[in-house]
Amino acid sequence: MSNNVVPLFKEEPPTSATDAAATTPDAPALVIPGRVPWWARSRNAIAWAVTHERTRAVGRGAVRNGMYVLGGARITTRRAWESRTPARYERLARAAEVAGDYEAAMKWDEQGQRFRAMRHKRRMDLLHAPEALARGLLVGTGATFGGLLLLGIILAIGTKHVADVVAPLMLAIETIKWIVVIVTVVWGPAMAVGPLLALAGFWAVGRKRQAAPNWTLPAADRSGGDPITPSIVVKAMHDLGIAPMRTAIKEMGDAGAAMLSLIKIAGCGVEVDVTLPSGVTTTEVQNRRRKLAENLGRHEHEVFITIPPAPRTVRLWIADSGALDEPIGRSPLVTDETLRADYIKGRAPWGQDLRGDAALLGLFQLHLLITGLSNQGKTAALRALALWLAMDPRAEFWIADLKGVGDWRMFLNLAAVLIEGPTDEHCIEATEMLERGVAEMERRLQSPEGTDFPPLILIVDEAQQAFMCPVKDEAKNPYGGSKATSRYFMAARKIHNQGRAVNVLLWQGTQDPTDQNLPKLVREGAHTRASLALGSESQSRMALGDKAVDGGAAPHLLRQGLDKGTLVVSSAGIDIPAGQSSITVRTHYIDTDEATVIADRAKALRDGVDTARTLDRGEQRDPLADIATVVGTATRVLTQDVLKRLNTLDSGFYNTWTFLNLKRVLEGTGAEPYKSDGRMVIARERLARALANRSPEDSASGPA
Ligand SMILES: Nc1ncnc2c1ncn2[C@@H]1O[C@H](COP(=O)(O)OP(=O)(O)OP(=O)(O)O)[C@@H](O)[C@H]1O
Repeated sequence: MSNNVVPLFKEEPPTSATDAAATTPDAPALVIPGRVPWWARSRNAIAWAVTHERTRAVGRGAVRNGMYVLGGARITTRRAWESRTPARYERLARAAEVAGDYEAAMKWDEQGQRFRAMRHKRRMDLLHAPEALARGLLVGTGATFGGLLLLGIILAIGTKHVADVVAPLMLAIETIKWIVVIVTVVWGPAMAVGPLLALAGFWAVGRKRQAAPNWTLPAADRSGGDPITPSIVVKAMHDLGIAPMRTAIKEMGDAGAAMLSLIKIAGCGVEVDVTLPSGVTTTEVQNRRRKLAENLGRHEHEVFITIPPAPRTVRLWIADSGALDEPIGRSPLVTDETLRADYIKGRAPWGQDLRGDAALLGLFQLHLLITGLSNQGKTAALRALALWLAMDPRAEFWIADLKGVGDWRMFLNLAAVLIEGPTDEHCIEATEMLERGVAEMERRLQSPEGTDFPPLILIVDEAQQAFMCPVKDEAKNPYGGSKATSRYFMAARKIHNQGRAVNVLLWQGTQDPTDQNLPKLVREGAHTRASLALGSESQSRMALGDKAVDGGAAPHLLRQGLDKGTLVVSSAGIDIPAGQSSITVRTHYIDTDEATVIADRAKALRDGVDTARTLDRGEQRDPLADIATVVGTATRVLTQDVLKRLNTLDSGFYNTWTFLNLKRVLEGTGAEPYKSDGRMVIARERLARALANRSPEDSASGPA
């Protein structure tokens, strides 16, 4: 309340300091010192002073600098000790032995033996040293005295003064006298300053080797952005919590670095191979990725562990702190308007690998599968590849976008087919699109040898929709599912099995894989499998296969939402470093506007494509009449042959027909298939009767 307001009621004084604090915003000012006991105030003051950040920083600094001196003294003493004993060679031999490098162990052992032999010789020489020293002293003194006397005689002859004979001798004596005086003067201060200089030396050594506990370091140095040095890697491995590793590294001491290859700069991080001591498996290290990352002062996603060809070795790629969160450059498709593609020899500029090298994906005769959780960049990654290939005018696209919000709309007048939408009807169309792909594939397979086939790319984005489609056709065959009668599944399998050789290729994008929405046979039919962030290791296994995941591929460790556009790619089409089962690619993001501009460039390379927005099912067929046509003049025909002839008549319409379709169409007509000589047949005469008897509306029947 302000001072110029007169209160109309009597204000109750606060009953205690706590009440005062609770009722007024400036609580501390109202605490009356006299009311708080002195010991409580002292305790609070001490606690405040002790816990104050400045006090803690000073404390940390004191401990740190003290530890530098102690650590430096320990390091210097050990160095001095090791220079006089074979301890160093023994330690290196032990480290090599633990690392399983017996050749190096023998080499260090031999060097140790040689050191011992030399030291023995030096000691034996030392036994004769006093005699040699006395003799040397006698001879030296005599020679010096004689030399100075001779010099004096020559001087005296030259100056003709007899006194000059002893002049050099006297000069030498005088010099010695001055040296003694200087030493006497300097000795006192030197004795006082010497220990200080030694301490400063120890401190410098300790500081250089960071011989202080991590918690004493200034906050900036503790932030985890430290450069990766051999000792940091060895310590991180030591602290992994794997007992045989800890013991082995303890045995090795400083020589633990012998486990490491050279630490090489690799893109926005470093790469190092670690040869594990015997008794430690690569899987144990892989399973402790988070701990290893934290020991290295990094986040889990900044450390990648793969298995190189060398046995018992893990390859660590450690990102510079925060580097993976920096965006990568723009796609060459966006920046280079003259860029063209070549389906056979070219490779799509997809993004960058972790080393910062361009990640290029060849697409020649490869079926593709991209999976990932929702909204991680699956469509963008798939579309980027299609946009690149669109720069080869020979490529033909049939696209079913089963989300249908316009992500693929720029392919209008570029793709021959563009189905967009999420309904069952769209899934049915996508299935029929694939079946037509199968028909085209079969036509190509039967073409004369040497025929050149342009690439026909069938793209199904959100393919899980097609697998989950519950609708059945008239013959009761399901469109979705993974049975032998499931139409999408069977068409996808047929293309996977035989499409490659005639350039009929299936690219699928699917979300959140399960066995139901991405059947095993279909995921394994794709040559190139790539995955964005996933929810679990079992999903990673579905997306990329067991082999890739066992070899270190871990899309489930990518961060949902943060690692958008980052793919783990296994299998064919991309250069994967020898021995690795996968490669992590950060893709260039091409947004919808940029994609539209690129698609326009691709359209300009073609004569104009008329895109079918829905599948043209052609003329309405009359199956009963068609069956009568293919039976022709024969009295009866085997049902198998009827099916074959129907397929020849219109493969687009009849290629998926089975005996069930025939049975269903003929049911109730009086021309149903029957057994003759133990085999199912259809009779011409009965068909003719059925055709003659049917009502006029039935003759314009729709698809069976
Ligand atoms: N390479 C990339 N780099 C950075 N961000 C990206 C990248 N790719 C995609 N994104 C971001 O992720 C968002 C989703 O992309 P996209 O639609 O391709 O994902 P999706 O996995 O297909 O999603 P949905 O769940 O709809 O299938 C984009 O709007 C964009 O912001």
